Amino acid sequence: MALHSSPKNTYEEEPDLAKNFANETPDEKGQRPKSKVSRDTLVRTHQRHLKLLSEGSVPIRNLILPNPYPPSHRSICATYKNNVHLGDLCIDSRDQDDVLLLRTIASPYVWSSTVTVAEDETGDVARLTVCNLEDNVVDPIVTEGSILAIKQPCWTRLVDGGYHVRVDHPSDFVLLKSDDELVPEVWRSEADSVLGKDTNQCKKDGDVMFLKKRFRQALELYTQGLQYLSSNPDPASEVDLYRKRCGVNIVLLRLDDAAKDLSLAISTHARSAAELSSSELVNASTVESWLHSRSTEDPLLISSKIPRALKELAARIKFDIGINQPNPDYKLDVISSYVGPLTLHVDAANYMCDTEIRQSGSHGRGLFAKKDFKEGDLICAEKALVLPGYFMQDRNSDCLLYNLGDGTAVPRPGAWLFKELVQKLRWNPSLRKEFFDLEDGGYWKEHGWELAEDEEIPVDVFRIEYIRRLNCFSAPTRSTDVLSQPLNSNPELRNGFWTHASYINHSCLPNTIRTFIGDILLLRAARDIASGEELTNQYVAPDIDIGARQEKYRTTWGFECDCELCAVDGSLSEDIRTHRVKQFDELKSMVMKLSEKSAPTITSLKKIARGLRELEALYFSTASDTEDPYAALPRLALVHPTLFLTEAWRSVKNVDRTIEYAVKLLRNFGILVTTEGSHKVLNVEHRSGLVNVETVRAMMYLAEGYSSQGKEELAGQCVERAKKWYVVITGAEVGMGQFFKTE
Ligand SMILES: C[S@@+](CC[C@H](N)C(=O)[O-])C[C@H]1O[C@@H](n2cnc3c(N)ncnc32)[C@H](O)[C@@H]1O
Repeated sequence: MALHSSPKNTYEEEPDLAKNFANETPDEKGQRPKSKVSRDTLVRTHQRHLKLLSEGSVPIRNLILPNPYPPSHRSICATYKNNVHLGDLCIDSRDQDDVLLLRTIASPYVWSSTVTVAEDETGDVARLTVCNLEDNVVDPIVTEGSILAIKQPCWTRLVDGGYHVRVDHPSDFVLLKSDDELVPEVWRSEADSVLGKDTNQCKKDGDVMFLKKRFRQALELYTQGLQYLSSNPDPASEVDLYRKRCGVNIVLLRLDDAAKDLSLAISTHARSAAELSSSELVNASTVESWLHSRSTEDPLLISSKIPRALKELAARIKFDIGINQPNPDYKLDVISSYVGPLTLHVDAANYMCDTEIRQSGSHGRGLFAKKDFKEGDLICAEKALVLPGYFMQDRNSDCLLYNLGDGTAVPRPGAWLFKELVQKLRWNPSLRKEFFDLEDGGYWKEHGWELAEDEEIPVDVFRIEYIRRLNCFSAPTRSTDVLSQPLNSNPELRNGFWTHASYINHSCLPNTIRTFIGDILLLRAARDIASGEELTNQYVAPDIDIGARQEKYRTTWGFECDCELCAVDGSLSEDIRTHRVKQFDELKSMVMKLSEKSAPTITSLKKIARGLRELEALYFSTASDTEDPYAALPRLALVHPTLFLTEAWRSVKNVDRTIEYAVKLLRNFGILVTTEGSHKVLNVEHRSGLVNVETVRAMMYLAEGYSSQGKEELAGQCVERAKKWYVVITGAEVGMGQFFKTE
C-alpha cells in the first residue's frame, strides 16, 4: 500500500518500519532505557514536528495497534499509592497497579496520535504518545500545562532510537483537574488560578466556544458555571446550563453524560415549577432511566410536562441511544429522502421484537425468527451503533489501521469505524455490555483476561478491533443508489456497526437480505420463513469454487460454511471441481471478449451456448442415477454465461431465446420458474434460491418476452414478482418507478 507521509516527520510512525522494528529489535523487556534525551532536545524536536505538521506533511493517518495488552482495571485513586516516576519505568513492562503523574510542557502535536513532552514531579522529562484519543487540533484535549495520570506506564522503543511513554487504551490516560487531590502541591497552586468567573460569564464564554466548535472548552465553561451556582442557587440558570451542557455532550457523542445533564435539567425545572414540584420528575434518576429505556413509551408523560427545548433534547438522546418500536411500520420513502452522503443519521426507532438471539448449534449464537415471515417482509430494522459520516472524497479523511499483532492493514472505512467505536464506548459505559458480549474470535479468553462481576467493562482497543472485524458491515449510503451506479463501478463503501444484526450467521443460501438507508439496516425475507427458523445472511457473495470461498470465510471470520450448497460442492471430487473452474474461466474469458464488441454475431452466441452446455454437463455428471444434488440449488458457475446470453438474445430481439435463457438464469440462481394452466399462471419455487439484482432483471426480461408474445397475465405476474424482489434487494419501494422504466 502506497504511503505518502513525509520521511522527515518521525512523529508519524511508518507502519512497515514499526512492524519490522518490533520483530527485529533485541528484547529489552524489563530493562531501563540505555540512553536519555535532554529536556532541551526533546522540546526542540517536538517544535520541529509541530512545524512539519503545520506545513501539512502528513496526509494519511496511520493508526497503529502494537502487540495487545489489557487496559488497567484499577481506578487511579486506588493505585495512587503506587505513584511511580519516569526514572522507575522499564521497557515494555507494565504493572496494572502503577500510576504516573505528568505535566505537559509543550503544545500537543495532534494527528494520528497526540504527541507531547511532559515532566514528572522530579523534573524528569519524556516524550508522551497517546493513541486512540478523540483529539483534534482545533480543540485539543492535552494542552500545554495539562496534568495527566498514566496507568500502567512503561517505556517503549521508537524506530528512530530513543524511548517514549506510549498509551494505547484511552482509559489508561486520565486528565486531572487542577483541584484534584492527586495533583502534587507544586502543580496545584499554579493551575488553580483558572476559576473565578460568575455563572453568566461562564455561560457567555461557553456559548462563544460552542460556536467556534471548541466543544470541550464549552463543556468546561458550562461546568464551571454550574459549580458557581452550587453556592449561589438560581434554578433558571441551572436548568439553562444543564441544557447547554447536555447539547455539547450530544455533539461529542457522550450520550450517558447528556442523559445525566438532561435529567438534572428536567428535575431542577420540575422542582421550581409549582405545578410539577410534587411530580416524579423531581427525581433525576427516574428521568435518567426513562432516557436510557429503549421503549417508545413515556409512562411518566415526561415529554408533555417539560418545555419544548428539553423535550427535543430528550428525543435526540433517546434516538441516539436507540429505541425499539413494536411494529415494522416505517415511512421509508420519507426517511430515504433525508438521507445523503453527509446526512446518514436519521431519527428512527429500531424494530427487533420479532427476532431473538439464541444458540445456533455449532455456529455460536444466531438470530432467529419469532414469527412467520412472507417473502419480502421486513424482519428487523436497526439504527447503527456507529456509522462514520466522514466525507469520502476528503483527502483529510485518509486513515489506515495497522495491527502489528497479526500483521493486518485495515483501509479507511474500517479504520474510521474503529476510531469512532473507541470513542462511543469510551464515553458511554451504558453501551459497553451489549458491545463486548459480541464475538471477539476468542481474543480475551486466549489471553486469560476476565472481569469480576461488579467490575466496569474496560475499553480494550484491541478487543474492539477484533469485534469490529468479525461483526461490521460494509454499507452504501442507500442500497437503492447501488442499482443506479454503472456496472463494474466500485464505489467505496462505509464500514458500520449494527449490534443486533451482528448475531446473524452466514449462509451461502441466505433466507434474508440486508440493505441500508443511511444508518438504518433493514433485514428482509428473501423467501418465506417459518417462526423459529434461524435467519441467515450472505457475508459476501460466495466464490464459485468451494475451496476459494471456504478459505475466505476461514481467514476473515474463522469458520467453514456448512450450508447445503457447500455440503454438495464439498462432496465433489477434486477432479470435477478443477475441471469446472477451468471450463468456467475459459467461458468467462470468451464472454468478456465478446462483451467488448458492440454486437455479437449469432454464431458467436451459439458458441457460448455450446460452452454453457458443456459446463452444465459438469453439474449433471455429479448426479447419481436417481437424483440431481443441485436440483433446487444454485449452479454458480453457470450464472455469468447465462446472464450474458439472456441479455445478448434480448439485444437481438429473439423473444423465444430471451425467455428460455431468463428461465435458465433464474434456475441457475436456484429459482425454478414454470408456467401452468394454458400458460396463464407463473409458478416461482425456491427453497434456497438467491434473490439479487440479476434475478430482478431476469424477471423483467421474462415479463417483456411474455408481453410481446401476448401473454399479459404471465407478464403481469413477472412484474409483480420483480417488484417484490426489488424491495428485498434495496430495502424499500424508493426509486422503483425509475428503475423499471429504464430497465
Ligand atoms: C457476525 S458473528 C455472528 C454471531 C456469532 N455466531 C456469535 O455467536 O456471536 C460472526 C461469527 O459467527 C460465526 N459464524 C457465522 N456464520 C457461521 C457459519 N455459517 N458457520 C459457523 N460459524 C459461523 C463465526 O465465528 C463468525 O466469526
